[in-house]
Amino acid sequence: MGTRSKAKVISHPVMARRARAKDKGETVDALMREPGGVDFLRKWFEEKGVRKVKVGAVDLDGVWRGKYISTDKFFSAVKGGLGFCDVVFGWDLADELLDNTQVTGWHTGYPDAQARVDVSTGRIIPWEPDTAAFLLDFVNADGTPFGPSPRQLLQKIARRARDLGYLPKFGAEYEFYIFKETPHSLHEKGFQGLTPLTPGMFGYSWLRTSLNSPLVHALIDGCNGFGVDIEGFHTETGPGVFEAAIRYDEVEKAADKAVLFKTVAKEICARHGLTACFMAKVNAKLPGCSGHVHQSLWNLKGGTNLFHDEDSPDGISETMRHYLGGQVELMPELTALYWPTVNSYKRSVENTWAPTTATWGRENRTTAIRVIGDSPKSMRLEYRQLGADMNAYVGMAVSLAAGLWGIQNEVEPPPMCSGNGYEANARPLPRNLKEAVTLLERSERARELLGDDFVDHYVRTRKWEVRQYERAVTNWELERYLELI
Ligand SMILES: NC(=O)CC[C@H](N)C(=O)O
Repeated sequence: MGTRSKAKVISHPVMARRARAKDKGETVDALMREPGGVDFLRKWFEEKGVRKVKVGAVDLDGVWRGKYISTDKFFSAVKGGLGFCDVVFGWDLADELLDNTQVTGWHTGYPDAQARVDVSTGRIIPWEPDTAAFLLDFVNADGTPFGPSPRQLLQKIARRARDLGYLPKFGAEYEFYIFKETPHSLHEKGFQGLTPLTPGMFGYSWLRTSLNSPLVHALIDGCNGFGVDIEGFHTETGPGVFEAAIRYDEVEKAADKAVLFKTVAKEICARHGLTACFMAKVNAKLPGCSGHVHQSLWNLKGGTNLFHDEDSPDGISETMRHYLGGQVELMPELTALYWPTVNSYKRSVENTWAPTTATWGRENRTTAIRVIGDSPKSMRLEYRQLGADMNAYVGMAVSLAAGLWGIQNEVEPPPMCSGNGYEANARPLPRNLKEAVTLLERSERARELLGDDFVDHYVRTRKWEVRQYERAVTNWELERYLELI
C-alpha cells in the first residue's frame, strides 16, 4: 500500500482484483463489501492523515468538475454511490444550460445522477496534503455505465482492445501557454493584451525555465507527487509556451493522467498568480498548442510491442499498418471528437506543425500521424491531430477505436507521406466545427464504434457550441468593419 509501494496512486490487492473484475462487470461496491474492502481505505486514510476528500469527473468539454466531501460521506459513497447533479451533462463550459439535450434538461428536472467512486484512482493532493482525490464514474439507475460519460467511453473501447488481445499503451504531451494573469485580471482586460510569463520566442530555453524555476519545480513535483509522471518539461516556441510530456501507461491510466495534468497545471499556476491556458490557438500570429498522443498496442502481458515486426522492411507490423489505416480513413468524420471547440480548427494552419490533411508519415511533423521509432521497444505512432483542448478520454478512446476498426477490417493506409504534408494529395480535415459536426452526425461508423448514446449526446453539445459562436460578434469583425463599412 501507499507507504510500501513507490506508486503515488493507491495500490492494494483489492485494487488489482477490482481492475480484473471490471472486465467481468462486477461493481466496485460488491468488492468494497468484501472483507478488507473498505478497511484498507480507512487504514490508508489514517496512515496518510486524510481529513477531507475531493471527488471529481471530467465533463464532455474536458473540464474537471468536482467537490470536497467529508470522509464519512466518502465511505458511504464508496459503498452505495454518490448523487451528483446531472446538470454537468446539461450545460456548457460557461455553465449555460443547453436547450437541446435529451439526457437531462428541464424536461427531466435535473435530478442527481448516480456516481461511483473509482477507488483505484485514490491519490493524495500534494499541495493539500490532508486531502485525498478520487475520480468518479457516472452510472445509470441500474448501475450500468452512463452512455455520454467520456471516461466510460474510454473504458469501453479499452475493453474492446483487450478482448481482441491488445494492451494499448498511450502517453499524452501538452503544449500550453502561461500568462501572468489571474481570473480577475483576465476579465478586467476583456481577455486582450495579456502578459505571457516569458517574452518572445524561445523554444527549449535553458534560461527561461531556470528563471522561473520555483514555478517549474512546483509543476513537475506537483505532477509527480500526484501520480502524473512527467517525462519531459521544456519551453516551446512562443511567449510563455511550455510543453510537458507525461510518461506512457495503459490507456485508461494515461487518460486519467492527461486530464489530471491539466488540473494540476491550472491549480499550481493559479497558486503562483498565473493562468495556464490549453486553448488550441490563442493568437492567430502565434503557434497553436498540441495535445499529441503517443500510441502502441502490446500483447496482453505487456512485454511485446505488436506495432513492431523485425521481418518487415520498415519495421511496421501488419497490426500497426491496419491501425494506421483505420485512423487515417476515419479521421475526417471523427474530427469533431478530436477537435471539440470552435477554436480547435484555428490551429489547423499550414506550416505550423499542426495538421491540415488526413495523412501519416515517418518522422514527419507535417502529417496528422507521425510514426516514430524502429526498435521493438520504441515503435509507436504519435497522433498529432489532437490539440491541447482535447478531452483526453474522448481523444484516446476515439483514436483507439478507429485503429482497432482498421485492424478488424484490415484497412490499408494511404501511401506514406514523405515531405510536406500540407501539399499532400490527401483528404483535407474539416475547416470548422460546423462542418465536422455534420460529418460526425452522418457517420454510421462513429455510431457503430462509439455507441448511439454517446454520439447523439456529443453531436447535440457541439451543435449548441456552433450556435453560440454563430451569434457572437468577435473582435475580428469589430476591427475589420466598425470604422470602414
Ligand atoms: N512540437 C510540435 O510538433 C509543435 C506542434 C504545434 N505547436 C501544434 O500545434 O501542433
